[in-house]
Amino acid sequence: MIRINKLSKNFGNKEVLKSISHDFELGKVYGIVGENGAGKTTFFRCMAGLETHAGDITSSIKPLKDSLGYLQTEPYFFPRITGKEYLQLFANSHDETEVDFAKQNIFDLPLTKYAEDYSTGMKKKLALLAVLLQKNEVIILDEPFNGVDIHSNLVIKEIIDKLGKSGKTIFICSHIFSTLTDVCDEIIFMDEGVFKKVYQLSDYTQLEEEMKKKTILESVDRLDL
Ligand SMILES: Nc1ncnc2c1ncn2[C@@H]1O[C@H](COP(=O)(O)OP(=O)(O)OP(=O)(O)O)[C@@H](O)[C@H]1O
Repeated sequence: MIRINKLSKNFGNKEVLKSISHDFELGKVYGIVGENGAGKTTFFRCMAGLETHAGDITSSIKPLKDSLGYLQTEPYFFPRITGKEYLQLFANSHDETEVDFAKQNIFDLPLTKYAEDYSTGMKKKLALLAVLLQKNEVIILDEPFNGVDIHSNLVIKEIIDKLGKSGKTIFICSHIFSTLTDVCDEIIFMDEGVFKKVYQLSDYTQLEEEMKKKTILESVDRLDL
């Protein structure tokens, strides 16, 4: 179990997370949707131990942050580090020293090139492979499909599915709705720093309708087309 209890986060006087409380069962795939600025990344960063916050995040996995892999929306790469060195760094940090790079490189990335010179999608795929190498129990994927090609999109979906089936706990945020409904056991709709509503598998059609109405129809109607 990962228990979120009255989690709040302010940046200056802006309240970004507003006393969120929620229990997450381990071994499930969770999706988080919400408009830009809703607080999804801030929530993930708090879980990953990268932000100070009020309230508690507790878990039966102790310490949670040592068993948690985090794919950031825009991964950072040290200058002049090759793809291979980047993967090795991540592997070393979790004592996974024997890496079979040829086997691991399922996206055929140019691992001898500097990671900073990769395209957006290639960077995302390299960062994802690095997180997977660590074999964490909990994995946060912040927009894993952002910028990647259609083929890799399908591969990533398959990876998430497999991780979920193997008992890992996954959190995904994506603006591509179908990628979430295909792989998630539960989807949380986040709005202005709160968990507005939790949708189970059987409610996904309803969620899609509600999202369409809120985020598409009402705004497009304002354009008087
Ligand atoms: N380091 C920071 N300093 C100040 N404000 C911040 C910081 N990080 C995030 N914010 C603000 O917090 C709010 C939530 O941002 P966050 O990135 O968590 O939203 P999000 O739901 O992930 O958005 P998106 O879908 O665009 O990625 C936004 O108003 C953002 O401007």
